[in-house]
Amino acid sequence: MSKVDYALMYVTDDSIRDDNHFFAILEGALKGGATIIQLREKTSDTLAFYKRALRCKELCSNYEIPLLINDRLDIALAIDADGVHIGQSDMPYEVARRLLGNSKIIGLSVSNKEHAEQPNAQAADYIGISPIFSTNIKTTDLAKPLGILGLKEIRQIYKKPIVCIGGIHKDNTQEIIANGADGIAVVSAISKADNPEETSRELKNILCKTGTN
Ligand SMILES: Cc1ncc(COP(=O)(O)OP(=O)(O)O)c(N)n1
Ligand SMILES: Cc1ncsc1CCOP(=O)(O)O
Ligand SMILES: [Mg+2]
Repeated sequence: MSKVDYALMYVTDDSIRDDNHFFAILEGALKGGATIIQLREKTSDTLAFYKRALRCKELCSNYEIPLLINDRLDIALAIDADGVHIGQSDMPYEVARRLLGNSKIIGLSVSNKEHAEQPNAQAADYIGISPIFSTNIKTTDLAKPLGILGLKEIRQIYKKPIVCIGGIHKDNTQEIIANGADGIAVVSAISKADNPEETSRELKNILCKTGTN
């Protein structure tokens, strides 16, 4: 795969069960300039997840934007996604790599400096600092927010791309990038926006001005 642009990751909102609404937001995010998409389904059954994944893949392919699958290696393999995002309690990194091969993207969540120093984080394609700020979207298994100081500390020891997630919106994006992140991952900033396409474009403009592209 050619160089991946992690600047603006839209992580889909699994609370949106209506497919028309779900895919309208996804298309808005893509039109506005999302550079990578992560399909995150925490409550749907396997068939529903698989069907959404197939439609996401088609839509993302139309915009030539990579699609990652959250947690589920089987879904990623089934639809030949571009990669997965896994957390500290998900499938071990080395197993995910063995199953997916070297050409796929694997992102790993880190919640402290020790996580970022571990061999699996060093081997991953990128890390997701999780969470950078507090969020209302993910309420289980969520570590204490690392904040800008935590980001700066991890930036000093981690050389590959860093994506931050949690409580990110237009007013704190610039600060995150200025302090060493390569990209932001957002759920509600886009999914709950009155105009997801416009918001995605505004976030992208901030990212471009601050220098991720
Ligand atoms: C880019 C990015 N970073 C972190 C996460 C969180 O992953 P995880 O800790 O596995 O939690 P869930 O998203 O699976 O609830 C993420 N999804 N994306
Ligand atoms: C999936 C996830 N992982 C850490 S925070 C989070 C949710 C981020 O949602 P929002 O961008 O709305 O704060
Ligand atoms: Mg996970």
